[in-house]
Amino acid sequence: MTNIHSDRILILDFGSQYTQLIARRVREAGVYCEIHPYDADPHFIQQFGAKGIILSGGPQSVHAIATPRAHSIVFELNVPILGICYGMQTIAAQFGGRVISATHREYGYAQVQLFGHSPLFRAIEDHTNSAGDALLDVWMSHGDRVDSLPPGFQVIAATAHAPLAAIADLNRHIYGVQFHPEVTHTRQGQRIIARFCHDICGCGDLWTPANIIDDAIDRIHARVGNDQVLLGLSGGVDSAVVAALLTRAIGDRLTCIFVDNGLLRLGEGDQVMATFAQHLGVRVIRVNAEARFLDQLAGIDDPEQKRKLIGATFIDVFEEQAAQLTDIHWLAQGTIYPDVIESAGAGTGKAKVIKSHHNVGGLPEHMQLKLVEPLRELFKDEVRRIGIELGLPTDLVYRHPFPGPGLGVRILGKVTKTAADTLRLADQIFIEELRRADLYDQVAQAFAVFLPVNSVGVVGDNRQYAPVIALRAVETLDFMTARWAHLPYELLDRVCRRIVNEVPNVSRVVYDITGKPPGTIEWE
Ligand SMILES: Nc1ncnc2c1ncn2[C@@H]1O[C@H](COP(=O)(O)OP(=O)(O)OP(=O)(O)O)[C@@H](O)[C@H]1O
Ligand SMILES: O=c1[nH]c(=O)c2[nH+]cn([C@@H]3O[C@H](COP(=O)(O)O)[C@@H](O)[C@H]3O)c2[nH]1
Ligand SMILES: NC(=O)CC[C@H](N)C(=O)O
Ligand SMILES: [Mg+2]
Repeated sequence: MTNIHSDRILILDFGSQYTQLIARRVREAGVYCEIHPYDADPHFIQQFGAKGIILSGGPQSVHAIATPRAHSIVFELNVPILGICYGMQTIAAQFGGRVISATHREYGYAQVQLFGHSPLFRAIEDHTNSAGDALLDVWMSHGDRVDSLPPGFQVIAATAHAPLAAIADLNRHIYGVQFHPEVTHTRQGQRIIARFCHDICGCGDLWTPANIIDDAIDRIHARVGNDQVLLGLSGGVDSAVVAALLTRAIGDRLTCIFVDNGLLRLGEGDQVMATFAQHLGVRVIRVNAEARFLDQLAGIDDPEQKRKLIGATFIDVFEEQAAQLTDIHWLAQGTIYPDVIESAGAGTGKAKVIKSHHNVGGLPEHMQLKLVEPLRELFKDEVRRIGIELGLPTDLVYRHPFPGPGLGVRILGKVTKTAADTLRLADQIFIEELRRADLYDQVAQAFAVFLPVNSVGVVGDNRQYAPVIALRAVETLDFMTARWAHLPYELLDRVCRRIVNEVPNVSRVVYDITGKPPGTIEWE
């Protein structure tokens, strides 16, 4: 069988918020890649066997003292290199060019003019100007710029404020772009990344859903042998896809545990049991652990502490269940690549930890079960594609994600059963109305949040002093950046009226209009 990991790109992370997007673009081009810190061990970099290396952007200035540089091994492997933003600046500095603070910073849209015949941009353009020059619409985010070319390099693109907006050493196959091809605002970005991976690095097109499934099944066999496996099944997309993969790989040696932690949506428990146990025929044990989770959380209001407690309690429940079954040493989870990267569990450690995902950063140290995480290197859209390929129902595959800590991170501050019950009703109304308006599939994620602040209302001539519900709906493909959904006023109006009328003890409804960044999607 083809080894789908053999044509691989190494992405070295200098701390950009967009490094993950570079990886997604490379994967979209059908090429396997991994992200590692820029200062990864040189032996590791050598042994990784990349056919090409991408250096990400980063927040620092190469002309400041003691800022990150690419290890010399990167340039000794004789594989093509693409530096993006900081990555290009460090290439310029390391090869004897000069980087300075620009007088004009460029943030956002810019138009670059292409020069010469570099393989990176060949026949890729958005427009031409009156002189017939090829132009690209790109997205920039920089305060520094390359001011003089290193020996051996030539300029291959320019903007008005950055005359060296892309550079290349065509003999050594080293490229640098000041703009960000990984963001969708750079219209030809995907083609530029694909061009680098296929034409310049010579990678094939092996990373396809069918190949990913075959490879995942082989790896499950190699890892668990003839053992029994316990899977944490949430009813969400990721664990559903893992259930389907494991069923293919190990058949009835799979047992699923669905934990009702008291922080689920209305009717979710029954729905999960109906879908998986009845329709898909997998063995599912339902554990009612509401009291236990709520006891653990009592009085705690710090979001990170809540996440870690929920993660640890999940594992305690899994381990107790495993102990009651015979011969279980493996715990499968639907962990995906963003969970790992955002919790900085990939060990890149360069970007700041924003929140610990319960299934990665939240795992306790004393855990006995060994993990099987077949989706650990996949992005959400890849997981969905293989879910469809495995024959899972479309509405399951396209469900909005629901975080493991569930309502625990949507009830701000202290979690109580009363707040959870209130929130479940409000959330149900919001989702029901979205579906009725045919907008559920237009937004990537929508939910209600419980705010533990009282506001004054007037109901039936009486004063009401009660908590507030916030509604959140976002549009996003990768969940790394998001735009608040511009839902119709009539819909918001209907949802608000229904919530204040039908849900006891809610005084007011507000709509969250914060993008990510600066907001995150969840409130905690
Ligand atoms: N209530 C639960 N019972 C058992 N396992 C759970 C539960 N909630 C989460 N998990 C485990 O944690 C993993 C990560 O949760 P996460 O919410 O990221 O994924 P998901 O629920 O499978 O998919 P989605 O992101 O679409 O909600 C799950 O794949 C599952 O293995
Ligand atoms: O399984 C999960 N465990 C978690 O601890 C967790 N925290 C956030 N999320 C989901 O991740 C996406 C991005 O969320 P944020 O913008 O809030 O970081 C959104 O889809 C969030 O719902 C989680 N999923
Ligand atoms: N996005 C980036 O990589 C920025 C690089 C560098 N910090 C600059 O401002 O130019
Ligand atoms: Mg989930």
